[in-house]
Amino acid sequence: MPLNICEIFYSLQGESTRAGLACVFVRLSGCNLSCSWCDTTYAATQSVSMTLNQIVDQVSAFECPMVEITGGEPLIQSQTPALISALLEKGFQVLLETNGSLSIAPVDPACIRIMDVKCPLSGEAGSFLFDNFKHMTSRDEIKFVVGSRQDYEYAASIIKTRLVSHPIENIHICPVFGRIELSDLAAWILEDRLGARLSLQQHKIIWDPDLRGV
Ligand SMILES: C[S@@+](CC[C@H](N)C(=O)[O-])C[C@H]1O[C@@H](n2cnc3c(N)ncnc32)[C@H](O)[C@@H]1O
Ligand SMILES: Nc1nc2[nH]cc(C(=O)O)c2c(=O)[nH]1
Ligand code: SF4
Ligand SMILES: [Mg+2]
Repeated sequence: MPLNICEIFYSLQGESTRAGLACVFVRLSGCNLSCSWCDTTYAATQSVSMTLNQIVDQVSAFECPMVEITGGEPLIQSQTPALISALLEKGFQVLLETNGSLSIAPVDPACIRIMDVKCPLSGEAGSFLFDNFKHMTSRDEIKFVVGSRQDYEYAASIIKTRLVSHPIENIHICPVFGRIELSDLAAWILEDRLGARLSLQQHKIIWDPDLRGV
């Protein structure tokens, strides 16, 4: 079964703990959510059909050890876990960016699963499947994309209540790009001793913020 692919490109990883490292991105088409500030709305419409082997070959051609599966929402396509397993089998370090609204259980835990818990300003708060916390390993990562004080308080309350009993080492507080004063966000994290890191989208600082990287 083929997959619907929006784009495959090579750039510096702009997000998560691997930010700054070279990475190949496989952006899958289509999404089940509609975040108000989404920077990748073109993934809803831009699509070519590719077989698993074609994708693996195209990724391999970049000669880069790290690959991220993103979208759109990768987990709406049933073949995504098979693509991840095929890339792991080839020896790639594989990252998955998901909105966490669908189960991560079918995804090999050798893949680093980065789950984004949507906050109120996105218009999609409540979409996160909290059952996914049960499947997380300590290598997986959680992010909250925050555009207001209300978003921050929403994130902080989930971190202090639902995340305390889970072995997650990397929790990211990410500003909605250009929407919130970074020094405010930094001060709130410090004040609350939140144990989360402030994560900026590096590619939007390095390159044109309307693009996805190089
Ligand atoms: C384009 S999404 C694709 C993966 C998945 N659909 C998700 O939302 O996690 C990748 C990441 O970019 C983040 N993102 C999208 N638009 C953004 C913006 N304007 N500012 C900051 N982060 C943004 C999303 O929240 C998500 O964490
Ligand atoms: N450079 C770069 N790094 C990224 N990390 C996560 C991205 C995404 O859109 O999921 C992304 C992206 O679009 N570009
Ligand atoms: S879930 Fe991800 S791709 Fe879908 S609309 Fe939200 S940010 Fe964009
Ligand atoms: Mg992006």
